[in-house]
Amino acid sequence: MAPSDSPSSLRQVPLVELRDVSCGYGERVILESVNLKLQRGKVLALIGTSGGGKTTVLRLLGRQLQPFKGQVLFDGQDLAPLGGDQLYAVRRRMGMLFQFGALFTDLSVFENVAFPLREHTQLPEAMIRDLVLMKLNAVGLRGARDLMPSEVSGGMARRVALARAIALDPDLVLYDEPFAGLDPISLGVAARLIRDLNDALGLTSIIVSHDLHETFAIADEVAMIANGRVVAQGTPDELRHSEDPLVKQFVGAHADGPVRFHQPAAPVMQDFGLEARA
Ligand SMILES: Nc1ncnc2c1ncn2[C@@H]1O[C@H](COP(=O)(O)OP(=O)(O)OP(=O)(O)O)[C@@H](O)[C@H]1O
Repeated sequence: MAPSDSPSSLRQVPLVELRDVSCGYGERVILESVNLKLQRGKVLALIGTSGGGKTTVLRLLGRQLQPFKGQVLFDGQDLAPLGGDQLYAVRRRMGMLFQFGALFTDLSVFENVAFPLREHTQLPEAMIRDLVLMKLNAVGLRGARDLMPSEVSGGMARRVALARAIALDPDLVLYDEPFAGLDPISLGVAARLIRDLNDALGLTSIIVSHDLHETFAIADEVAMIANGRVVAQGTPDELRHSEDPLVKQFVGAHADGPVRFHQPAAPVMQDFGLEARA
């Protein structure tokens, strides 16, 4: 085995890497020259202004979107040339939890979690049952297996969605606004669960969220995306103490700063027709 192929050096390959990626929709450029690396076992929070391109990063990773330029690598493998079976195999290694969890309303809690196992594997029923109950147990909802989604609370539904996202034992879990609409207690529980599952199951997680308090509490690293670029990346503490005006405005939740509260507009006096009268 060549030295560069040794298992220890292979472990150094980031699970996720964006190399100088530019991308967008149609002609419109959303992300420009973005570089990002995430090592296995870590929890990365993607934060930033609305419409800045956080969800777009998740779409690149799931290869729902191809970059105009640069490379998106998963476990060292460039996603761009993958087709058919190879892409399917890579996607199987990713779990996704999108806003509000979106459970199948006509399937029970059990069947919601069983769904990816039935879709992607040929496992016998007894094994599916054990795997589903293990995942439900991990999120504290083994006892809710027979309930329908309409019978569980928003916080519970999010936990069912989490169990479903990890049903296939993914390497990477992508969370898009996993806390949206949750009360502070459920939000804290969901955040803690994401961290605990990440560590207990050896996952790697990327969370897009506007809930800075909760994400900073569980993330190893935070990347802030604004104006199509990663403007800051570091530990939660590093971002909290950043002197960068944009990071300070965002993390400190100040209305005004480099991101203006007011859209550029004509002077107030002019808009209200007060100039002539003054
Ligand atoms: N399918 C699409 N077609 C065209 N434009 C899109 C599409 N999806 C997103 N956009 C645009 O790309 C930009 C980035 O969107 P994205 O959803 O990645 O932002 P975000 O940072 O996740 O925002 P938010 O925090 O509000 O969810 C936005 O201006 C959005 O309008």
